[in-house]
Amino acid sequence: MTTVPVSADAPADLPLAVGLPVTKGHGTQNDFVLVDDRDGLLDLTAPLVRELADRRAGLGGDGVIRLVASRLLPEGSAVLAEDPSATWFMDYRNADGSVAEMCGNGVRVFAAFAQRLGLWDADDELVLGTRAGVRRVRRVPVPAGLDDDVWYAVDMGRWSVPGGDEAVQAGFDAQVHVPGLDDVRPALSLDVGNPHTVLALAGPDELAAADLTRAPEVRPVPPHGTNVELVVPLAEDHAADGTLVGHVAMRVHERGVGETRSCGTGACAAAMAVRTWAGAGAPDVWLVDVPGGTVRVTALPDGHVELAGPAVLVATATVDLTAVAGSAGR
Ligand SMILES: N[C@@H](CCC[C@H](N)C(=O)O)C(=O)O
Repeated sequence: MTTVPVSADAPADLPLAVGLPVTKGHGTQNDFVLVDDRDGLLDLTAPLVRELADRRAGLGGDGVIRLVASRLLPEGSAVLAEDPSATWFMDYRNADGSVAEMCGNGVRVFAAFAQRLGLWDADDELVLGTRAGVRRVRRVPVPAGLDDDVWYAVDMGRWSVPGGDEAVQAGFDAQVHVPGLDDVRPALSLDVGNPHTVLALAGPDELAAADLTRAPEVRPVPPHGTNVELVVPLAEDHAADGTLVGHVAMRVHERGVGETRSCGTGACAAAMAVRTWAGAGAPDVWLVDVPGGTVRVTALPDGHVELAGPAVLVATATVDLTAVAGSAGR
């Protein structure tokens, strides 16, 4: 990571500004500020994250992603023990400055960033570290009918229902009140490396009526907070090769952010919840429509879940750290 003076040619009576080179990217409009800190020199404090992510006083994003060598982080040692080829680590922070274990859309955007930096040859698999463990990314064809330029598929690891068989049998283990909707609704908790609570709504009108400017109230209160996904099952279809493909629409309220236009781990949780509710014979492959686009979720035979979707890098910039300092939340 290098910081550069951004006003070297400014008049001498102006204070020297220090610039942080960043890249802005998104995956189905879940957007991030990305920082190349491969040598681990940046002190990415919670206030700095909030300043970078601030949409008015900063650059703006749902989160900040720092690319750093795994060997330089305590969390990186566990990852390197799991797979020594996980050279690079995705240090993910929510817009409020909190640390999150995992970000599914972020992993794809991280891959595009690593490729741009010359750290990954997209003909190979990218093996990277995250706080939820090692993740593997490969480039895959863009599905017919979508106009994205590139898609990546990520093995998101093992998904689980922390409530176990009892929760799976009942179909729920939590109650959620969503502002804008009348009743308290049953919901299912899932872990996809980070925590999720998924509830099904009656249809598109209810999905539109939900007020996600405020956090849904989840009971029992999840000890580490939760992301909340509202889903509406849509009609199943068959892919060209005959595979049965499930389909859901989803909105999400993210822990540490608020409503976002997409959440990759949330899409995995939503698809696996609906698949659980549907029982035997349910599809393994799901399309998840979010406000920012469409991603594909596949239940893999080994209990892992795969997330596929686009990643776009939209800008490179230099953030003036002296200008954003103390600005977030003003
Ligand atoms: N948008 C991400 C999830 C980011 C972390 C989440 N807000 C949390 O705190 O768990 C995704 O695409 O998965």
